[in-house]
Amino acid sequence: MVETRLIDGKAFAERMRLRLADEVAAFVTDTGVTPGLAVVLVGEDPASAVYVRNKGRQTVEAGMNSIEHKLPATATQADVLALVRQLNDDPAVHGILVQLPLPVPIDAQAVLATIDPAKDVDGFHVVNVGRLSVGLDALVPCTPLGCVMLLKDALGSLAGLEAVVVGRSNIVGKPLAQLLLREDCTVTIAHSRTRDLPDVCRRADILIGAVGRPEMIRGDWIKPGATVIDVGINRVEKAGGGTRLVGDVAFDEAQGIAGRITPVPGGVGPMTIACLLQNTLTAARRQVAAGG
Ligand SMILES: NC(=O)C1=CN([C@@H]2O[C@H](COP(=O)(O)OP(=O)(O)OC[C@H]3O[C@@H](n4cnc5c(N)ncnc54)[C@H](OP(=O)(O)O)[C@@H]3O)[C@@H](O)[C@H]2O)C=CC1
Ligand SMILES: Nc1nc(=O)c2c([nH]1)NC[C@@H]1CN(c3ccc(C(=O)N[C@@H](CCC(=O)O)C(=O)O)cc3)C=[N+]21
Repeated sequence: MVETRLIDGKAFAERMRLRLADEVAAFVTDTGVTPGLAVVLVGEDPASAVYVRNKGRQTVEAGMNSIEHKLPATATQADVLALVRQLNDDPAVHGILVQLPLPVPIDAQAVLATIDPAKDVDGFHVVNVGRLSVGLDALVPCTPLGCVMLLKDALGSLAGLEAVVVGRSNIVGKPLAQLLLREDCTVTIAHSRTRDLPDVCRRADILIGAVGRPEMIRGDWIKPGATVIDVGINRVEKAGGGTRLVGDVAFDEAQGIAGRITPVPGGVGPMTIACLLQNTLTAARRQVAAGG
């Protein structure tokens, strides 16, 4: 039996936001500019609703301006592109985040391609994706960045460790694999067509669930002592009625096997928002330095 320790993402993110608030205050004093983050929400997506609510409050608490644009689910692609262009041209807006997923008729890649890369605090524009992949300074996607911060805090150097990322989305799995590679991990990306997924997971010193399937990763898929990062946020029915959030990892089964594990909620989710605020300050600094 291994003693499983909790990785407290909520507490880590709180410390990060306090430090950021000091940095924002100093930036405002130095430059007279208050960083502004614009969020565009099209239609209603439950995961996005939670995120937008938490984010707006924490942006203001960190001393930055939060600008929310809500468009109805019936908004056209032209409506969304026009709004993004307006935000690109607005000097009070330093960061732009378009909540994903977008309603089906809207081409998300076309929307992301329209965001000014300098304001792309999600790091989803191909310019930032490319810069990350070749090792240049980039705005890095928030959830992967948060995961790597937690890992480095828990483990120190990640060099030489076997990392298995389950999930290959553009917003989590792929950029996380890039960041782990940059930390000198040996990286495997698994997905829905991976053969013998439990066996692949058992190789991992660092196992990451980024799938969106409640508790899919079972206790006996985890190598004893491994560090487990659970990105999944899944709302499931509670026995006595109502709903609760669970991750992609069977948390109870992981106890006594994993060396360390992030809980859901209170793990990666709060780190995503803290990293978004950090990216907004970084973007504002660069825009002011560039005379924008
Ligand atoms: N904590 C946070 O801050 C955030 C949490 N999330 C959560 O993370 C989860 C993943 O999100 P996201 O990356 O956007 O999801 P996507 O649906 O875009 O991607 C899911 C990935 O999981 C893979 N997958 C699906 N089923 C299986 C399976 N049975 N076995 C192996 N792999 C499988 C898919 O494979 P394939 O490509 O082959 O289809 C795909 O690559 C969700 O629960 C989401 O809510 C997301 C963003 C931020
Ligand atoms: N352009 C874009 N960028 C994103 O980063 C993005 C997105 N779209 N669409 C939706 C997903 C989902 N996501 C979450 C982030 C934080 C929490 C979060 O704060 N979770 C807390 C609280 C959860 C709760 O209490 O309900 C926790 O896990 O502890 C949740 C979900 C970002 N996403």
